[in-house]
Amino acid sequence: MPLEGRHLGFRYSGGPWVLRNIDISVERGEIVGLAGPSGRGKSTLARMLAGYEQPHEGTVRLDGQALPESGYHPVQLVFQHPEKAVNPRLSMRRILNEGWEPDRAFRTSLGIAEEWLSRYPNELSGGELQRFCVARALGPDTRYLIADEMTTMLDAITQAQIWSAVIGIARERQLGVLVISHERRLLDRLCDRMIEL
Ligand SMILES: Nc1ncnc2c1ncn2[C@@H]1O[C@H](COP(=O)(O)OP(=O)(O)OP(=O)(O)O)[C@@H](O)[C@H]1O
Repeated sequence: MPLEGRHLGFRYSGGPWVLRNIDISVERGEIVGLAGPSGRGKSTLARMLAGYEQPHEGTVRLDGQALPESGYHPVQLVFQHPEKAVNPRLSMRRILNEGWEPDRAFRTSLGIAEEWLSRYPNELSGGELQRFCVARALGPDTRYLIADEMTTMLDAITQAQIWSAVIGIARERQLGVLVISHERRLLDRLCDRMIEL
């Protein structure tokens, strides 16, 4: 059963409609690209699908049910700015273990060095920090990953390393992945199909 948005509409605090009558569906095990011009509403759609925003029209369903309001969220969103997604006062070990406890092999697969665990977010580069955010999002109860410009600020080698690990995990666990990017080549390389917004 898919992650599905039907007839979605959204506006920011009384402003114009940002999205209207949007239908989108991602199946388990599918890697789907979402492209569209800047400002079209891709991030807004991503936040609705992950339960961060409530649609003003339409519904989001996971396996035919409303998204859960508490507990571990089966739809995880990783966005472009890892520094905005972590508590600066927590060590990286605590941040990593917020939702689940990835073992050493899992950490290594995402290129997380053991000595980074005792550091704080401001003691890591953006790319190093993003590896933690990706690992944190891939707990055993994750069913869908929404990657909103997840590797945009990273160099090509780091980007390839992270995506290779994520796609491997997604294929193994039959996760659905929605990849939002302005980089056509990345989308063409990763995705089973494309949606244009
Ligand atoms: N918090 C907000 N308050 C008001 N308007 C917003 C807010 N966030 C986004 N918008 C507006 O909503 C529209 C869609 O923004 P969104 O970030 O979803 O687009 P996007 O397709 O992801 O853009 P980009 O490709 O540039 O990241 C834009 O016109 C933006 O200005």
